[in-house]
Amino acid sequence: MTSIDSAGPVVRRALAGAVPLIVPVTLLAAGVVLFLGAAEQRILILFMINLIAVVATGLYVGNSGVTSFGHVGFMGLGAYASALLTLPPAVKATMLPNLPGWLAAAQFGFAESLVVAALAVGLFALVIGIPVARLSGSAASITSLGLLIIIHSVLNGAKDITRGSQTFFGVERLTTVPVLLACVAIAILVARLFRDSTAGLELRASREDELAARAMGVDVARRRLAAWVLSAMLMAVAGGLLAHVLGAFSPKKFFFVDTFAILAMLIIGGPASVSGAVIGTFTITLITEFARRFEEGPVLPQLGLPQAFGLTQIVLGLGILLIMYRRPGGLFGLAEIDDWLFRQPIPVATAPLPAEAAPADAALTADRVTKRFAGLVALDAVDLSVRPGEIVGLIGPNGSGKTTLINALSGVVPATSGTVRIDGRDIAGLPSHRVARLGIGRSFQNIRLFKDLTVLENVIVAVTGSGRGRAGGAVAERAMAALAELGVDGLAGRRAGQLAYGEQRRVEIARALAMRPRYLLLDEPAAGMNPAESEALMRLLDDLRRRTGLGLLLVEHDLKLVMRLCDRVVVLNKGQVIAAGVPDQVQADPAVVEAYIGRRAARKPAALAAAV
Ligand SMILES: Nc1ncnc2c1ncn2[C@@H]1O[C@H](COP(=O)(O)OP(=O)(O)OP(=O)(O)O)[C@@H](O)[C@H]1O
Repeated sequence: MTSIDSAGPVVRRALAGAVPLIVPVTLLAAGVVLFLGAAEQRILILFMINLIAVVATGLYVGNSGVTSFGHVGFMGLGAYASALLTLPPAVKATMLPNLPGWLAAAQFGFAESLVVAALAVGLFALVIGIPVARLSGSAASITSLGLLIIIHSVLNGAKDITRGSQTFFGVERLTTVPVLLACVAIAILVARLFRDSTAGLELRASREDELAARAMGVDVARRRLAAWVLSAMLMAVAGGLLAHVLGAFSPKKFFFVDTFAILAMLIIGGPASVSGAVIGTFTITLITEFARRFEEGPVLPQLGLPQAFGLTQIVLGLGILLIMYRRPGGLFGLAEIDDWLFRQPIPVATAPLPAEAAPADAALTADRVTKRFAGLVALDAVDLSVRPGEIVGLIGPNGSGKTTLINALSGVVPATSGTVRIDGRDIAGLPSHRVARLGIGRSFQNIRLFKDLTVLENVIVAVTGSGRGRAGGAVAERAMAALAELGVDGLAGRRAGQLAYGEQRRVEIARALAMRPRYLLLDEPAAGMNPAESEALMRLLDDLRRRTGLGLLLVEHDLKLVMRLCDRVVVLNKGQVIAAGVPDQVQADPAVVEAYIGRRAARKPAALAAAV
């Protein structure tokens, strides 16, 4: 997950977040074991198993933003696998006479059975996860629901192995409180390590904005797959532990009711937070037990009320409703307990961004690039080139195709025909994260920061996504250098969504710069800035390209700025290049004047000059 030079800070951060969660759970367990009876101990055991399952589900759901209905299926597979592995061969011979020979003869210790179950389920999740990880949003959620139903059907259908819908029994009750505590600690630590690792941060960025994460070089599908497999493995462990508590179970134990319960615990706590998973599980367990006792206990008859069947579910439902009404993001929201307990250190930029030598023939080129959206030709055989150290202005009236060209150059939309080359490499067929890694940084017309991440985290994603480093100390310093370049390093600890518009624009440019791209494509970077701010930004970009040899493609509506700053200007109109050349030449071109000001004004040659 992390390279050696950067593992230290990630492990430290994960420990700072995990230990304050593990300690209270341990104290709670010790208190129940020492001072309460068997009934409370059973509640404690089920609470801890649920806790592992909720933390495991949150590892995928919280980081990726994709709600999975399939994770309880992994739990079921883990339960059957671990139970089959610990059952003595003699019992298996009578209970499951048609079991395959190797499985009939296998007998493992409890801990080994959990490890083998986790590995087997992990492998299964890997195979299933390869297509699932390419999906996002509701498509991924519905697929996971299908997976739950398939696993349920297979468990019911594989009678020779699972006894089908009949109860699978005879499983020794080996799950103890100390074993559970160890597993809870491992689950919380793994979840925090993943969250704080490069993969976790990049996945959280994609949860906020998948397109922008890809533009930073993040391989979203790969990151999702890692979370999916890891969480499936932890679910298998939870299933194995549950099997050895219950002793007897059937496939219906691992279906909709438990899926709902686990998702409810996760959502109540705050799905994007490991601390939230712990608090959510605790809260729901508490509400459920309180309501159950109220329902079954002496209170209702004393009030002259009959026992209300289903009161527990009603109270639980109302409790969830109330919490969601008061705190829609869950009790913890996006926060982690260590955000409150410890101040996160903000590193200092140690050195400015270094310059990189470009090959002599380096260039970003579009060669007769055409883009059609159904019947609409947004780009029509467009030619354009940007060389290192050069600023090229891309102008044109609204709807002329400027953003579409930036999207085609950065691989966000594939060209219908024509060729885009980055330093000679044809990008046809490459996904946008691979194009980004070839040296293309970009900003967006509608700012696309990862709003719920901090400014520093936004920029770290660009450093790691583009392959310039992995999460940890040195990367944070590199990110700070990019922020300092734009004068926004003072905002590093703030959430990006809380910043003023102009600040967000600067952070977005810093984020693109942190990729150390060879070419930077800026789509109206000064929009929303006042004249002084936009002037300062342009001076900064000019200085940057001189110092670092960066090639800049600048889409900007302020023609005065464009004409003053750019070495060359390309003018688009209705998807076609109508003029290209040095600013003076373009400014005097009648076709440009006509496109901007209209046919009548075009008869007056000085019209555009007056306009700028
Ligand atoms: N994803 C899409 N699907 C369909 N049509 C699109 C899509 N993206 C852009 N277009 C169309 O392509 C044309 C060019 O749009 P584009 O956004 O590239 O223009 P622009 O020059 O950037 O405009 P503006 O200056 O207003 O940002 C427009 O007619 C637009 O409606």
